[in-house]
Amino acid sequence: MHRQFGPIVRITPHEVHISDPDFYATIYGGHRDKDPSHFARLSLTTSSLATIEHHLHASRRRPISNYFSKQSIENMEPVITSKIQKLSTRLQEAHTSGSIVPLDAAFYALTADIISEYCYGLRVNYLDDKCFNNGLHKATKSLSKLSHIMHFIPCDFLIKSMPDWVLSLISPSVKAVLDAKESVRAKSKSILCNQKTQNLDKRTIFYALNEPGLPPQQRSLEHLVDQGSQLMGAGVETTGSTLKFIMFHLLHNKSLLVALRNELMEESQSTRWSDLEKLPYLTGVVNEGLRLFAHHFGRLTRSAPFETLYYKHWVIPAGTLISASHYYMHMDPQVFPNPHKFSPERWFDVKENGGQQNSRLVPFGKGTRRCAGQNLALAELYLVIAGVVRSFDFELFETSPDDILHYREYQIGFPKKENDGLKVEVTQVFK
Ligand code: HEM
Repeated sequence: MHRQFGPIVRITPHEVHISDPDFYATIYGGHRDKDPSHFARLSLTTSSLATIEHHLHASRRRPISNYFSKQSIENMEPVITSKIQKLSTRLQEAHTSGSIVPLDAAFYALTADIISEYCYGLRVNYLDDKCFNNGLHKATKSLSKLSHIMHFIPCDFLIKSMPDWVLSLISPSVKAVLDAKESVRAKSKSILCNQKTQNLDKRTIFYALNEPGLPPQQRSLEHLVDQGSQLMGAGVETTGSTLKFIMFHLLHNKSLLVALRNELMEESQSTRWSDLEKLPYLTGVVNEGLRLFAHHFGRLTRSAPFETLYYKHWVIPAGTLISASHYYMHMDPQVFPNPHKFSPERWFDVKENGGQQNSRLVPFGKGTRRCAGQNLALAELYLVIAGVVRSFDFELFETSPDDILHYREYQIGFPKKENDGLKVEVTQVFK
């Protein structure tokens, strides 16, 4: 439609879509509300992600932002490192026994173990499971598969009022989502019933969400469940999939893996995120993973409720829904020549180009609604990729690009057919 009609298209009676990277910051900056149909879609009504109105969002978001600040994430690095250590032990065992590893399931187990321990002090130990089975990943995948239906049919109220056995009959995937939410509810309830705020473990999200300065409605059970469930949902699939995608590319084109390993062996022995971030090749690898894979497929619709926006000679009245897909930002051939290629080197000359690539890389969104878990995600990507590539060599096992690359969209991307994901043989362990 953009090719036919130009950079601004009215894609629904109520929404315009603008494909112009220079206008992206205007759409997502400033005081912006969300599309009210998010309420129906998410079934997490009081979470910051589903909050429509800007000011209410700001007050719900504040405690989470502090909790996921760069400083807080650097302080919790030992949690991430201990899970990477556990993953390494499993990979060493697979090398000894010669068994095939479902590496993507291992990454989802790792991200689920990290977010559960960081937010709740819970050791769910999915990394200990023989096949890395993981209820949180199953629930997130199920929820996204329902996203198109829930966009048009606000079924949150219906779902909440149905008995569990009816739900299991209608849709096992809805049941998986509710089970995950129920475990967050049970934990939230026990905390609210049994502990005073001053006794809460200061490292968990409950402490952040129970700050005495917060309005009472923000310290209700419902709110704790919605905020907690969104973190558990958002913290597993996104980073796990990006890790899967990056590792696939490194193994599909092993010259990339060798270049990265050389940098990791020769330039730095550090295992700190703050040091790893300075490595150019590793940064190129992470950025390419985020650029090519981690772009949100939904439109992330916004509106400026009290402000008229102007795009070229078009006037966009206050309250109009407006969106811009990340895909166009990340695939612009002017900024990213040969955009489909996974090319870490394209990030080497960012400074000479005036940082243009950086300003076009928006996997976490922009503005006040951008990803709250960005620092956690980046720390995980740097630490896991460095840890795994330094210590192991792999060969792909019966895994083709079709098994990994996005083909279908349910808010997040899915491959062409359901498949067993990224399978690898561990061929070497480096001491
Ligand atoms: C590669 C990994 C990740 C990507 C690409 C990603 C991307 C995004 C994007 C694009 C949004 C904005 C959604 C919107 O505008 O409606 C978002 C929101 C959010 N993300 Fe992430 N995310 C990632 C990892 C994480 C992690 C690890 C967490 C940890 C808890 C997390 C927590 C959240 C939360 C809580 C929000 C809602 C923020 C708000 O509305 O205030 N994300 N994420």
